[in-house]
Amino acid sequence: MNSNSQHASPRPAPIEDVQGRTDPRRLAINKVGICDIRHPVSIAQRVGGHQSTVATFAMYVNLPHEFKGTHMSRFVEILNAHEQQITPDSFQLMLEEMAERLEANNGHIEMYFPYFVDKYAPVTGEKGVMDYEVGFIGDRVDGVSTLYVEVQVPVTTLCPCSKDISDYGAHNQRSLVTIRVRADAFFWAEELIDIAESEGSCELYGVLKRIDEKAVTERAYENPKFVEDVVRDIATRLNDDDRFRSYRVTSENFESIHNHSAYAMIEHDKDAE
Ligand SMILES: Nc1nc2c(ncn2[C@@H]2O[C@H](COP(=O)(O)OP(=O)(O)OP(=O)(O)O)[C@@H](O)[C@H]2O)c(=O)[nH]1
Repeated sequence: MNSNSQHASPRPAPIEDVQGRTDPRRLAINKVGICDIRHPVSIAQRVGGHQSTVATFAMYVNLPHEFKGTHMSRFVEILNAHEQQITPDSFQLMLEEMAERLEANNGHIEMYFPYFVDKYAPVTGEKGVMDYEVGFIGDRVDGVSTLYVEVQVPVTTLCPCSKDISDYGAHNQRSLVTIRVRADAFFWAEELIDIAESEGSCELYGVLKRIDEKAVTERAYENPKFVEDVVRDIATRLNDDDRFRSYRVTSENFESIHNHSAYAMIEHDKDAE
């Protein structure tokens, strides 16, 4: 007779499912879940291969009024169950699984991660690296999932007014352009980064030698842009590409002559036209 059967430990008392209790307040919750959870991910690159990085996730579902709490461990279980290679398809699957596992009608997942792209200085071709913040955002409402991709791209802007009214020079600054799109066909996040960088006064680089610095200084001066110009020129590019069905473009110029920023935003949904 084996030793186990002689000293069988007492079965633990069942633990109450507190989250499963009913709640009397008749208040439904729009979003409940987990946020600020970091997880390793692997992202396909336009240049080929995959890039390993770390994403910060937020995962929410709605909670009907009758339930006391959601089952938070299930969010983490879903995240852990997925291979680290996150694609739009696997992201959509995570969204569907979350609604199913949490028995919710609506769900929202967002993941933001630093994404690194090799960049070559404009004259010397010196190789540098630029980091961008990229986001995958998913909404699921009554069984329909909508996915968005967002890029946050720093650029240089040089003020057209300052240039035109001054005998020499023009105030210029770093700006942060944010583009969020919904698309109905495949695209690379790098394409959105390219659009943002080409519609500032000049793009940024990781490494610049003096001859490169001369080139970017003169390029910005020759290409002045208000904050309004940046969002209008990017919106024009997105309007011309049928893959992008809706977008929101913002630019925040960290003005070098004020202790405040200039800001502009354009949003448009082609399918609501
Ligand atoms: N709903 C809710 N859960 C919380 C809160 N604070 C902690 N928790 C979580 O409650 C979790 C455990 O609840 P469940 O996820 O339902 O765990 P479980 O019941 O053993 O798992 P299931 O059988 O899948 O429901 C822990 O992982 C805690 O993180 C809170 O404020 N609200």
